[in-house]
Amino acid sequence: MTFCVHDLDFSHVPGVLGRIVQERVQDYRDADAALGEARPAARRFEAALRGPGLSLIAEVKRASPSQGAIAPLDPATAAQEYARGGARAISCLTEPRHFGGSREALLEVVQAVSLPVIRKDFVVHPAMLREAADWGASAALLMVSVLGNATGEYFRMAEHLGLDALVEVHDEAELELALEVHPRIIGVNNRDLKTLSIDLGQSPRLIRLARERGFTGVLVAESGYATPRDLAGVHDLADAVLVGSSLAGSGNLAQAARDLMAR
Ligand SMILES: O=P(O)(O)OC[C@@H](O)[C@@H](O)c1c[nH]c2ccccc12
Repeated sequence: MTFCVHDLDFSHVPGVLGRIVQERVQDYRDADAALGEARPAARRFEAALRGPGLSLIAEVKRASPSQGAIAPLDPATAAQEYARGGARAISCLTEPRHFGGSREALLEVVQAVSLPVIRKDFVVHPAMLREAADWGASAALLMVSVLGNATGEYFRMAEHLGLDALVEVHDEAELELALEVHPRIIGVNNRDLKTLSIDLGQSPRLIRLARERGFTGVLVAESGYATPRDLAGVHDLADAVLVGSSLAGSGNLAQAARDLMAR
């Protein structure tokens, strides 16, 4: 099987997101795009999000463009704390400049917990997916705001590697594009990555729309959740919620995870 999307032009991506994407394009400019043999799909990440109730994906996030330094987390310890606090999956940033992530962080998290782990990065090259699989991640993030019409090709590459893909959207147009790909998991990001502003109404709205369009896969509400009240709009609607900053900066990750998910 051949995939040939590795020389995409990402210069259209605006704002903060666009800058980060350009950096990642440079980082992987000379990387090998070959994926190798097909690998079997374990679907562990997807299975972990299927309930019962609202599943928590807790994120190992040391910094972000909107907040700067969040906390100097030890990735392995943080992941174990999240697991103790009831998280069903771990998200680990690997973007180094703005989110304090690394390959090492992902490897340590995969070693430290038995939960499935998603590689959280700005995927702009097939090698980033091959790495995710090689490093032991169960899933990778695919952003429609970055990949546009190439989202389908990247989704098929993730499948080839046995990875679950979290296909992320932020508005109606991106959701329509995502639905054409027929992914198994769609995430709605409440944060507009061009301006970094949060609107907690975005996830409930687009999740309802996805269901109306007949999407039967897993739906994830992402970003900006800090209190149980913030989750009122997505309980009984989303399958899972992705939370980083509020947990990572709490000082007691297990307790913060339990408190947040309490109804
Ligand atoms: O820290 P928060 O607001 O809880 O958000 C977590 C997660 O949703 C966020 O880190 C995120 C969602 N999509 C992304 C894409 C790239 C980088 C980061 C993200």
